[in-house]
Amino acid sequence: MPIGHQLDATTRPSVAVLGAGSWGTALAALIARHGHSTVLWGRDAGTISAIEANGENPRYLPGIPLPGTLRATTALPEAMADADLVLVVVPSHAFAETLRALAPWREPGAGVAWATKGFEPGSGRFLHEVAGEVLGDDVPLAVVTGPSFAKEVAEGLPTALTVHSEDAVFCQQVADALHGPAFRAYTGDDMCGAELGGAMKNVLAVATGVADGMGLGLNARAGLITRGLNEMLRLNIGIGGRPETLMGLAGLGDLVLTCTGDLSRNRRLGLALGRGQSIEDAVRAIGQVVESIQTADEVMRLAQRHGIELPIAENVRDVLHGDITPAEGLRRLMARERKAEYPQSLFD
Ligand SMILES: NC(=O)C1=CN([C@@H]2O[C@H](COP(=O)(O)OP(=O)(O)OC[C@H]3O[C@@H](n4cnc5c(N)ncnc54)[C@H](OP(=O)(O)O)[C@@H]3O)[C@@H](O)[C@H]2O)C=CC1
Ligand SMILES: O=C(CO)COP(=O)(O)O
Repeated sequence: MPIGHQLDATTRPSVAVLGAGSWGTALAALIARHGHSTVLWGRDAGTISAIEANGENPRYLPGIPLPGTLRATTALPEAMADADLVLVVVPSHAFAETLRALAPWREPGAGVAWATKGFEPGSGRFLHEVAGEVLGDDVPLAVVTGPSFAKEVAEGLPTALTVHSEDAVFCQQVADALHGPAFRAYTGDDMCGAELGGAMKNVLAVATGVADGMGLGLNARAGLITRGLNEMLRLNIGIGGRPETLMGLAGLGDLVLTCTGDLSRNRRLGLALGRGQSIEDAVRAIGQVVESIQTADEVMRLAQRHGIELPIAENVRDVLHGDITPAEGLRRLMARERKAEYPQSLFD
């Protein structure tokens, strides 16, 4: 039963969640707990059979019980059959290929949302641009983003995030599927700003992680978060996003969470680099996706295209490439010219 635009408010859409990592599993569990018929698709047969047999994702969310109503499969056509709403939760490097794979199986009228954070690697395109091209203009699209560690959502801890779409009806349908006793889902219509915030906070989390790993103190951390927010706001204005989006859950909210919470893989990468570990060892130890590694390049390309200076993001990119050490990054940031905090208002 496709959602279309006539869905009865009492009807719960069937949901296919594509991507059985930590975030896809947590969101599928959340939606299943809300009474939606929910199927989780993943490519790894071992993980999927463990979810089916034991109600647990032992690789990505060990020890957290999943609802018995959640079904899991490695067969994409099976996951997509009868899905009114599709939620893509694969890493950004797999986003386009997953959309191409799902397209032939999408029920007519079913909208596609994603909780992936980042840009298309290589092209630097926003994910809504990729989705529009692969799926066509008629498919309702939405982005789900905000401060939300998968483990806490899977454990049922209170969380708030935001859904942005140009299609107000679909936006509300996605928010309704997520909204529940321990989960607030807000809505908005600024896909550019929402995607930029979710992508860029990962880069800035590396910066605060590096500073904390080097033992630079709490003042440095607060300074980086605040000037990092400023970088997000300036780039967002450059691309035509709205400032309030970045002052909300998609920007400031996620920035604070990821820059301060040790559950963040991007922050943990920064911590390791600040302590002198190699990027290869750090990524191996984390063992999950660390989006900042690709996103730092794409953020800097975007900034250069729009002629916007992003000193913190630039230093993160250079540290991730091994072009400078964290100590050199610190020296470069501290040696920047003295200037007004706000040479011009961001909100005019
Ligand atoms: N974890 C979190 O708290 C949050 C994550 N996000 C975002 O969600 C997205 C997914 O991250 P997350 O779930 O955390 O990542 P994880 O590292 O936990 O899991 C990644 C998942 O993606 C799968 N995968 C990798 N490549 C492909 C591919 N080519 N085709 C299909 N599946 C693939 C992996 O499969 P396999 O195991 O077989 O490799 C695995 O199931 C990221 O963009 C992340 O930034 C957003 C908010 C919160
Ligand atoms: O996006 C996240 C929280 O909102 C997860 O952050 P990490 O990818 O850094 O773990």
